[in-house]
Amino acid sequence: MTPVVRLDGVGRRFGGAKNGVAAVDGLDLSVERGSFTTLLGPSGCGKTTTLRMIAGFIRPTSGRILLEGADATATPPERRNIGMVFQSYALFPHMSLTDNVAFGLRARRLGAAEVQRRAGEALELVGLSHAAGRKPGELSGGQQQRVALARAVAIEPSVLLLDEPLSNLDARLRVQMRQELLRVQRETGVTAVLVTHDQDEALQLSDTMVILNEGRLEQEGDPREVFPAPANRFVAEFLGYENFLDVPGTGPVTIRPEHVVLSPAGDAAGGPDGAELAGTVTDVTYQGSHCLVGAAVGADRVTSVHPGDDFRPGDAVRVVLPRHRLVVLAETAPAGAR
Ligand SMILES: Nc1ncnc2c1ncn2[C@@H]1O[C@H](COP(=O)(O)OP(=O)(O)OP(=O)(O)O)[C@@H](O)[C@H]1O
Repeated sequence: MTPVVRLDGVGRRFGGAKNGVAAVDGLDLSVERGSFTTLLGPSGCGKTTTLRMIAGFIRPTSGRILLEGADATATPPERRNIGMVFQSYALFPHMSLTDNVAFGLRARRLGAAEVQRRAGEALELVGLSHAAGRKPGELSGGQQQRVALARAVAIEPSVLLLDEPLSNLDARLRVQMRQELLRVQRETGVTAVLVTHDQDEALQLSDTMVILNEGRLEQEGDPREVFPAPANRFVAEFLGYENFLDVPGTGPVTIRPEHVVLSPAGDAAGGPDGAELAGTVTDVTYQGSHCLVGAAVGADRVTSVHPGDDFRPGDAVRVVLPRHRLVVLAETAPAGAR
């Protein structure tokens, strides 16, 4: 099937060819019809620039953008059939909710009855039919963002672009709105691309998560495949891994604290098959149901979720990293060397 959006070696430099920066650098990406894709990465990695290039607000300085299989690199935003939701809601304050949602429909020269019907359906989809005559200023932030979402899906866009739409909301509401966003996307079947720096949001929402670093793609895939097998240290750290060790014969690895097995140094060998290392306990944090035990292993440090409270700083320990839990990492080349 033709992807709804395809980026083909897309790059964007700001500030001239010599001294400028590459905000996005040779990005290849396909967004499948009906999927939820998230662009994830730290501040400055090029997420927003990528989204704005898909929308047509920014022109790439290299590569091509295809929408529905056709080259749209030079197509202006208003001819791309794209729905957008911004962090700042961007609603018209003087218009009713219905008129806000109807705005894009009227711009498409639909008949009055069709405009009313589709605006009504869109408000119903986000649970705001009862407030259709109100103005945005009378609504909470979460409700305003629902209106923005209704407005963006009402035009039945080829692709819905969401630029950190939940980051203005408080933590509890943000989690609720994630569910809401996913429900609306599933019910309408709209193809969605969301920008976020929040890994939990990306893990929860994505069919495909795309992790960017300094304008380049580090890893992409189903969260259920990416999370247990980060490709390199950058991705692993970004996803919250904290144990990074060099295992003799294996090289750089990471492993989640709940998979590291500790036992007193003198204990007979046994337990899971894996790399065995000698360590010294450096710190113990009591957490009720378990302890977090930090240990020095050569020049590295490893944290273990340990079921008991039987270790103290200075204890010599046997650290077992079960083979099937080890994630072998590729070295990340320094950005300047790529
Ligand atoms: N209009 C511009 N002029 C100059 N540099 C820019 C411009 N827009 C973006 N950049 C630079 O491009 C890089 C990527 O920016 P971008 O906004 O795409 O990142 P981001 O991942 O969305 O970050 P954030 O999460 O902070 O919004 C940054 O180094 C940024 O400073």
